[in-house]
Amino acid sequence: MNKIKVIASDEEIPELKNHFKVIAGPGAGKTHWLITHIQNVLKNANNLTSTSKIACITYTTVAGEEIQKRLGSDQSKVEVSTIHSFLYANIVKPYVHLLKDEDNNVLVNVERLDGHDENIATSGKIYSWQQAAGNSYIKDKQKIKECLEKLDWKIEEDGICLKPRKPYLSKVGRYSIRIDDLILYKQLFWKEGIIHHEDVLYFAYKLLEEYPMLLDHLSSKYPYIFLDEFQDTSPIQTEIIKKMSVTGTVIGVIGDPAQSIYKFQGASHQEFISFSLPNHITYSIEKNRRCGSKIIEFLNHIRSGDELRQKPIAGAAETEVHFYEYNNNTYDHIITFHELRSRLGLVNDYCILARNNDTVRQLRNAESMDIWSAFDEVDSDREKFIKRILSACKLVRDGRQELAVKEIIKALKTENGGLLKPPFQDKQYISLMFKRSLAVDLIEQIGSWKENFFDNSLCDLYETLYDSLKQKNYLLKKISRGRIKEFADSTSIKLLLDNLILPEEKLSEIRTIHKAKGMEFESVLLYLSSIEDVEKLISPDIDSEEDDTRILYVALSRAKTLLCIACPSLDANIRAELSSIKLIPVINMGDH
Ligand SMILES: Nc1ncnc2c1ncn2[C@@H]1O[C@H](COP(=O)(O)OP(=O)(O)OP(=O)(O)O)[C@@H](O)[C@H]1O
Repeated sequence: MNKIKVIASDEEIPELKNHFKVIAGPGAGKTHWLITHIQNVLKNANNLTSTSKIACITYTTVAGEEIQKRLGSDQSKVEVSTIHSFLYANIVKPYVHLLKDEDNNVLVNVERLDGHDENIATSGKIYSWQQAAGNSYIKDKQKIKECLEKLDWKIEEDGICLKPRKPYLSKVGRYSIRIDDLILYKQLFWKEGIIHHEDVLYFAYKLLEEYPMLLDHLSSKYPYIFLDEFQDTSPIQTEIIKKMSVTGTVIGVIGDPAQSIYKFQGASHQEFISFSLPNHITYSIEKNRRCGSKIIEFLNHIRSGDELRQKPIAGAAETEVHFYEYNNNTYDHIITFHELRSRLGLVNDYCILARNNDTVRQLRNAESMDIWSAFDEVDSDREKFIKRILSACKLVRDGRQELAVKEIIKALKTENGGLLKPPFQDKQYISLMFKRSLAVDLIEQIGSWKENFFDNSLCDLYETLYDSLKQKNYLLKKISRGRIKEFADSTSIKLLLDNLILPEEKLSEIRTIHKAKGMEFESVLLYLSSIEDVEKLISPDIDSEEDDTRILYVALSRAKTLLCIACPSLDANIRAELSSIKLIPVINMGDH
């Protein structure tokens, strides 16, 4: 094995002609390094001509746009795209007409070819395919659909072939779908000029195999190709990249094997570990610029068994990693998390992460059954009024004054004749113009609320608003007794504010781990729905063939300052084990 050179995330590497592999953990600043390296090549390489470019391959279009933006004026010499777009534009679109079927017919209807698209197995497509395959005796269309919509190209010993994503998908009742018939399904689309995302890789691979001179053309156009997030690359992509290296392109890959989480799409973390080219140099970046030092210590425990040991940067936050157990009420744990954030004075962005879509849905539902629903049940008019006021407060904090004014205008609800609705007292008229000026005054006041004001109760907030409105000759109904009084006394403004989700934030705060890849948040709550996942934190296997530990690792490494783990009920042994890996139990406010 070749030696690994440690580099810094803003360091230029001098060996421009060597293939390289950069191994860097979460928060290492991989994108930053990649941009520095591209600029370095643009400045110093002598084999870039007026007709050649650097290819920079990113995993998502969004990541590509970010790199393009940061490259600024250099972007005209760099082709930033996903591997699919790169291969489509350079190989598939211009040359796919060269590929023929067994009867020497063109494989794809190029006149109608326009980008790549999903292959939806409509009943018409299933019918045509069954006719072509001669298997109309298979009646369960739903099962057939499931199989046809989950087909992958795989590299096997005897070449590239089309297979169902999971072997069981080809079993339909007592029948089996013949693997050789699957291509007939693809051909139905190709005849219409529709090629699937994954077909792009297949066609590119086939074309480069059958017409090797295309590789020379590709390499002279792109003397350098750099691939970000290479841990999630599929074997076909790796093969294509290796082919390009033979014809002279310098290949640079960057990624983190411990964050390889796309096995279901054919990626394998082993692929990145064993990726090697003649005379390639391996670098590693050890710093983690994102996470606090205790989080990094915990992350290093999770990736023990792997060579990379991350180091914090000077001045990194030192917040402990926390855990707590939730009962059946999923909302309770969200409250515990927010209470912890507020105890630690963390007011910036947060994210709640779960393994799968079902859990995310369950958590989102729980969140809508939150403190606001309880408020609504007790007093719906006041709930609507306060929600608008606090939404305006959030908007003011985000510097979106004009939207905040609009929220307040909505809080001052009137009937047709201009009479204010509850919680205002009856028979008070307000003109449209005055509504706006009152809203502007209130916004000014809201903007002056200090952080400690939010520790007060809802009752105090209501009183404050009562007084300000009274000065303008508008009267709210007083809160004096009953359930609303009890609720308003016992609920903090902070709790309401923390649980207030503006419409545009709604989907963003609770998400699957896969959707949080590459992102970072001040606070992260990882919601574990099984004891097995808790056990994976205690005895992690980062090198496992399955992605489970790595998926948890990706979630844990999104946190900058606060990392918190919500677990199902644990027994004393597991609790002790969590303590032994330095996880700190959260003591509920109510338990003090
Ligand atoms: N050279 C640098 N100087 C200062 N800050 C940096 C530098 N490189 C990265 N950062 C900051 O460090 C943080 C982590 O960087 P980034 O998100 O690029 O990490 P990453 O390696 O892509 O991590 P991940 O694998 O988790 O996606 C970001 O907040 C980024 O702005």
